[in-house]
Amino acid sequence: MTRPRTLYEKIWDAHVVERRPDGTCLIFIDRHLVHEVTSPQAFAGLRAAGRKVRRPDLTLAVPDHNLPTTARRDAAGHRLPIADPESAAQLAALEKNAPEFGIRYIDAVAPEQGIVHVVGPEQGFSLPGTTIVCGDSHTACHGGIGALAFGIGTSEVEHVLATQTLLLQPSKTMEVRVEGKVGPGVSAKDIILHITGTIGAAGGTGHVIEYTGSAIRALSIEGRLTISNMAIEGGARAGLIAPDETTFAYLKGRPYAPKGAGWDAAIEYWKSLATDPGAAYDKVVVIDAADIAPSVTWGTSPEDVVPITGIVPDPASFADPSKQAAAAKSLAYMGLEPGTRMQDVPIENIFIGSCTNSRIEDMRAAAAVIKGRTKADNVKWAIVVPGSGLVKAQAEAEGLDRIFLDAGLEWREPGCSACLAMNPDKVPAGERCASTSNRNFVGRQGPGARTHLVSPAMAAAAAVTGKLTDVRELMR
Ligand SMILES: CC(C)[C@H](C(=O)O)[C@@H](O)C(=O)O
Ligand code: SF4
Repeated sequence: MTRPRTLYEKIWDAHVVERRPDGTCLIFIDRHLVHEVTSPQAFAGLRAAGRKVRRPDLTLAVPDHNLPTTARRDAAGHRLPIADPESAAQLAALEKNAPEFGIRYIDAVAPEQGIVHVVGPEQGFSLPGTTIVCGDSHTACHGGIGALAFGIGTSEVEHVLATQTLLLQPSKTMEVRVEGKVGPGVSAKDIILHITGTIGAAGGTGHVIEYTGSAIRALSIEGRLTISNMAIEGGARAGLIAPDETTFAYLKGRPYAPKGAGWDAAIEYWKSLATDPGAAYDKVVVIDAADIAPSVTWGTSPEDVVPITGIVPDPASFADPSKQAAAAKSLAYMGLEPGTRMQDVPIENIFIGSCTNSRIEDMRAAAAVIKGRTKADNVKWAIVVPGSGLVKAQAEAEGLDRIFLDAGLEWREPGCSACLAMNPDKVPAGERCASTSNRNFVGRQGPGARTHLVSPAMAAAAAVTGKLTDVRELMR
């Protein structure tokens, strides 16, 4: 009998082209996603070496990080120029490189344009059991549909473009099992914030995390993508969730998903990928879903998580001296005093978007809280940025844009937006933002900006009250 294997081991084994004596493996890459920020040098390298892209059919390019989220065409339908010269150069490079190397390209004004990690699953380009790479740390996101997906650097982007393979060390495996039922107002984002707070920002280092348990199984694909998206914030190389009926129903009929007999064969294969009974993980963490509250970050690391009912911690309360120092520094940057109730923290900016939380369910969750309410006066800037043009169109068909606009929020074009300060959407220095993104690092949303990571429903709650708020109170 063959040894019981985990989902990770099965995908890995199926992609080994060559195993080296030191354990390093040459791995075949099934899907390569490309965006404008990490690809210009890779294409320049190919050009300098006179190389072609080995498998343009397995490569998909889409601009996202640098695009402004305001209108992209003028009234006459002409494309508007990009003001920032560096952004304009990166975007122009992708627009030129993709067709020159024969790569499929979704341009800035195409209806399918969006954040690369929203577009991949949405198009059925990202599939269970595949290896997926992108020059982007949140590639882990695609693990939500059962793909082994991880971020790579620009030199590796060039390597994959040229060879469709990568030399990799196998990772250790870690199971994060969330059992039980979450309470009202608790979303996938709260689950992953709670997990990150529990295991720490380095808790998954060297591991690929598989998320299991009834609370994970109960999630939609949108929720699973949110969970896997932040595997990297727990230090892991990638996140994985075993594909199941929810996954198959989500993928069926998507443009790049297999069709006809190919679809049936794919399902049969995908079903064989689940971790075998008795397979061992190198590390196991078990979490009770009932312990998870709507959550919020107080500091400048995604591990700095407390329930919304909690308080800003005292740095002295941490056992580890280096964490004490980091917490003190974080609180100085965040302008917070220990002991402050999280629900007393005022908020001036709201960002609902990013590859963590910009899918249709996120838009619905935020709209459900906003509906019939209006933005608080002290909230100066509140933007809702759908993750793709298709999410935008769906939300508009459901009238969600009207709910946001009527409440005084802005409804934008798809892109990374205020998740990171690489485009015009920035949070002013010294101001706070309740943000549905995945990183609260120093300067992440703009120099001096103070980020509190939350779920879409929690960001919506903050938008209408003007402070961090327990969304459950608005659900009564
Ligand atoms: C710009 C890009 C390379 C970067 C990443 O690698 O993740 C960005 O997407 C981020 O989220 O910080
Ligand atoms: S939305 Fe944010 S986290 Fe996601 S790819 Fe863009 S910049 Fe990175």
